[in-house]
Amino acid sequence: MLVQLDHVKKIYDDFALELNMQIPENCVTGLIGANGAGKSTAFKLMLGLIRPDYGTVNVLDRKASDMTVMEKEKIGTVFSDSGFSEYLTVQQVIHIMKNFYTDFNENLFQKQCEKLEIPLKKQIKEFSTGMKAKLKVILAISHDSKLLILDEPTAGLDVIAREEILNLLRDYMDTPGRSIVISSHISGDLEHFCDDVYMIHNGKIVLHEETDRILDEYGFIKVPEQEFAKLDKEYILRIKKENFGYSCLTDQKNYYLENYPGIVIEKGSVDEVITMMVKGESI
Ligand SMILES: Nc1ncnc2c1ncn2[C@@H]1O[C@H](COP(=O)(O)OP(=O)(O)OP(=O)(O)O)[C@@H](O)[C@H]1O
Repeated sequence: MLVQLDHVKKIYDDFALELNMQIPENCVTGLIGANGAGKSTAFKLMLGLIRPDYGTVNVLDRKASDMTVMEKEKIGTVFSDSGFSEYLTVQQVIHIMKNFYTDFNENLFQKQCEKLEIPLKKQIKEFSTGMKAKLKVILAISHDSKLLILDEPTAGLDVIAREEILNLLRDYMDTPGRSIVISSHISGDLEHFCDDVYMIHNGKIVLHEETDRILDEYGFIKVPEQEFAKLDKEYILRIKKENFGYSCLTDQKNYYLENYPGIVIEKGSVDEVITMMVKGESI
């Protein structure tokens, strides 16, 4: 496992984060949650910037809080409040990166900047939001890291800039053995990018599932009230009262299709599944 959080608990005055997470090699993991859900806190734990009150956080086979500077070079990061002084040009940033990272690949970095039209001689403060976001990701992937920890790298971007960033990340994943943990408060952003999704709500994981399973096996059963009464509730995760009766989220769509001929089951997006997990009623 590249990242392993075992029974982790981090407690602040009015907030507690509880996490069990495993991130294997060759895997893109999405961390999805609303503002304040605990995503940045989870990332700070993984980087050893804060310590858990309970449990253990291991990253690249080391206790996160014990990682040396050399070991941290194997992790590429993007945080909303991180980055270089905006008075620098990219050319000056290259100079700093070369001094800071033993494995900084200047050639790859310059190629990516060229491809995404990031000017080398302009001060970063003159960049658009999209250009700054792209620069941060290019920097994170240009020092031969094994793991990327990306906190909302696509926040506030238009569709084209978002796709450009996801394409950079897809190229990064072409090298075997690497993994990405990426957060967003918009699950649709990551739906076709992540292999695995953790949904965090108020500091707790409310859903952990492979994206393919969500798309293939989760569904919304739509039934009138009389049929709802007769429905086997074994594989129903959440329900919601609707005008027509009930909408029921299942993670075993085929069970209901086989046992209830003619039943209406609609496919849900990752977004809809997550909304139902948070807002729907448990049985
Ligand atoms: N150092 C701290 N001291 C006290 N409370 C904190 C601290 N850091 C984070 N919190 C609290 O932890 C909660 C989760 O914050 P966190 O930044 O992890 O959420 P998030 O999911 O990343 O949200 P956002 O999308 O807004 O960045 C919030 O209620 C926040 O106030």
